[in-house]
Amino acid sequence: MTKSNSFLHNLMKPFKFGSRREGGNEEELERIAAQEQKIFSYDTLLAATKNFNPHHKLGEGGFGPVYKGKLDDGREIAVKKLSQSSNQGSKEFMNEAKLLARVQHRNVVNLLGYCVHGTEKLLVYEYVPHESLDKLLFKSHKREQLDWKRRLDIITGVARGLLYLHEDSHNCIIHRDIKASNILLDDKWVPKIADFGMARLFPEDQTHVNTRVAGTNGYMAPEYVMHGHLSVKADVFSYGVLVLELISGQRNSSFSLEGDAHNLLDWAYKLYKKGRCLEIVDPALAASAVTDQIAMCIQLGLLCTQGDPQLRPSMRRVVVMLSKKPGHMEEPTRPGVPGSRYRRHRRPNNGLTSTAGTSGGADSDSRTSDSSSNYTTTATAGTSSAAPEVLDTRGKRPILEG
Ligand SMILES: Nc1ncnc2c1ncn2[C@@H]1O[C@H](COP(=O)(O)OP(=O)(O)OP(=O)(O)O)[C@@H](O)[C@H]1O
Repeated sequence: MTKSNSFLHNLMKPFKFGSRREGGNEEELERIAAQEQKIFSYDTLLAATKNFNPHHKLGEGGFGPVYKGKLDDGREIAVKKLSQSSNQGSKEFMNEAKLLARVQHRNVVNLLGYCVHGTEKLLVYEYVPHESLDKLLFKSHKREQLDWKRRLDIITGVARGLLYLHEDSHNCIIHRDIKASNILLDDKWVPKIADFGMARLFPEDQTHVNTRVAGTNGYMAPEYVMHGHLSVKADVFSYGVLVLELISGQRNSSFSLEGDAHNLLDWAYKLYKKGRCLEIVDPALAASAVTDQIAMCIQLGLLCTQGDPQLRPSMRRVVVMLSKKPGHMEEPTRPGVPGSRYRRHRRPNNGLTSTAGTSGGADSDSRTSDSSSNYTTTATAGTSSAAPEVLDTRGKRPILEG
């Protein structure tokens, strides 16, 4: 059979009922329909993961364990078994998962489909072979693998993925948890944003927060932590922290004090103001650094982490800035103080009671002006005794189909 004939033959296969039984045809059609809907049967996932064999376990995050699997057609997958703490009904879960499975981008870990089995809910992702970014960037013997070109590619790729989630997917998705451990790298070092849309799948975020690892993650925008104002600009803030971590090789949450700087952002900003921003650069970049690109990215990171969310650029603007040759960019104002949603113990006044550096009017911001103003979400503040304890209403946007 010629190539084109065999192509036609394959194309017609599902419709050639010929000698098959009626029931067989129905099964076939059901299978095709299921594929469309991206539903995986539990049996398929059991077979792919060898009954969720512990040897296949990739790890366990706040939402439950993740297993590596292989489908019959050879595709490698990662199956996330959602912990039972999600009170979401099966129907709603399926609706949400169906929507999220339509999110497809080179820089986002694609959700291939989902499965509901009794009370169990599972998500099926494409398998991303490399480690997560934090395991490379913050390990001294591994970070050498991340030369400047790779880091710049990661900065650019994550920006594109976020832009897609915010503006170009079927409805605006605010990630809310951008951090190095949620960036997976494939075998060609292409960065992929993991764990998007979890807020949609865990409506009772309060429960979820309690099950998650406590500790300051250092990525959360101050207005979100302190006042529960959630907008795309909260992701922009976290992205800015990630950019500065990529350049400095330092984890913001475990930043060792440098002079009078309180955190990585503060340190970068102070040096920037003195015209010495390149002092933050990771020594591991010495051989590969392109200084004008690095200086541009430091300025970009500082623009993204400004205290006032309105002053932070949109991800579209970030992508445009990254696509241009280093040139004119706005001057960043003071960075905000990053916080964490996941702190288990409340601390007495710890200096995080204000959105430091916020240049007037930050609070009047994103609710009214942002594209995501429908997010009335508030998180468990928890970073200060003065912070209001408010309920997370999940920040769901109305779904704009199409
Ligand atoms: N699509 C995937 N391909 C390969 N490995 C994955 C995939 N998704 C998750 N993993 C791995 O599974 C482990 C658990 O991931 P998960 O996203 O559930 O939690 P986490 O990122 O470690 O923590 P958190 O829930 O706080 O974000 C991690 O080691 C992660 O690298």
